[in-house]
Amino acid sequence: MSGLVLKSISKTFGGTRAVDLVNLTFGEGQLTALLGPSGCGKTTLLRMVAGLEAPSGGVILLGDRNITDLPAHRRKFGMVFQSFALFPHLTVRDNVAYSLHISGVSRSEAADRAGKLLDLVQLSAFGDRRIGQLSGGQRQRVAIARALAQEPEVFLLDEPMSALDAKLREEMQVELRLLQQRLGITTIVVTHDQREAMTMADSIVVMSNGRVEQVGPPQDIYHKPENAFVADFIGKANFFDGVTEPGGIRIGATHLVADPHFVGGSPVRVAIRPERACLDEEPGANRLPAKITFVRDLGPIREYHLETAVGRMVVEYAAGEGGKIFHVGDTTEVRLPPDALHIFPDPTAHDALAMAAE
Ligand SMILES: Nc1ncnc2c1ncn2[C@@H]1O[C@H](COP(=O)(O)OP(=O)(O)OP(=O)(O)O)[C@@H](O)[C@H]1O
Repeated sequence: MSGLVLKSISKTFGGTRAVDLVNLTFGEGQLTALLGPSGCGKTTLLRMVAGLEAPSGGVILLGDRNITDLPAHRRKFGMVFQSFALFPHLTVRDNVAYSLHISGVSRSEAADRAGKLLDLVQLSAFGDRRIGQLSGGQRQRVAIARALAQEPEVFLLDEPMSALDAKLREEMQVELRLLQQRLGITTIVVTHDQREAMTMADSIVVMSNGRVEQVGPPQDIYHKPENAFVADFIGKANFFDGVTEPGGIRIGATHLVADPHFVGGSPVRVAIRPERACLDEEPGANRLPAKITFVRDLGPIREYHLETAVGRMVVEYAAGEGGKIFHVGDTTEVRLPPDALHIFPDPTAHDALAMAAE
């Protein structure tokens, strides 16, 4: 096998276009996260990869094999669902061995392989327990071991952490990632949790409205968002609407020095991450008067809410950094370094122009 490729994959339910002409390559041995808001088509895409849903159009290739019409049970893909879907009346060991029995593996070999898988997910001491006697994290590990029992070519997980509490979820994200790396298995994880995607993935696919908005390593998705949707969905950002002009952007009466790469007079949306805006004394372009309206101390992060001539914004500092401490009502200056400004064509202005042209 070498990688899994989707070519122009679509899915329509009645009048709803759930997945719209998606082209993607899932690298061999890589973990890819499908990330996006509720209803964007992540689960439908995963179900088509699994063979549980037939595409309305397009092709799915595994290496050089066309598997578009191959039924799910012949794909040799392992799946873990949100609910884990374990058999409550069976022991942990029998849950893992079950799929081996039904695929014709002898009882003793199935028990042997189940034992090794329970070792792998650190549950050897729990083999004789029933599912009802396990914690959420332990159940998830059983579901993972069971999915891996068939030695799948591709491992698919749909919101695998959503039944776990926040602390356990973070631990399991790290464990799952380490296990996936150890096994080197091509893996796709559906999630709506960006921290989960950033913790585990080699590559993140950001989706909205059935389409792919951006694909890339987590750091690129965060630091080099390709459009306003990605900048908004991943991490936090301050947004301002403006118009390009020589040397930068005009926002209301304020000129910001920037390199917008668009012709003059184009409506644009400007984004800056809260940690890239500075409340400091350093000289530089784009210093604007600012008034502190709210301060939030979140422990590791201190957050200042400001009013400025270009609009309201939030600035963040890691605890212990950022020099001077400000309070509500203080006036100061905020600096927006030109290289920290992300500039996108304004999507709403685009829609308005398109409507005007119709
Ligand atoms: N069997 C179905 N019949 C009709 N519409 C469906 C069906 N399955 C999904 N849809 C619709 O397709 C769109 C995409 O749904 P999907 O479950 O793939 O989204 P999602 O990104 O996984 O959402 P969530 O994070 O809420 O699970 C939604 O508008 C949904 O209502």
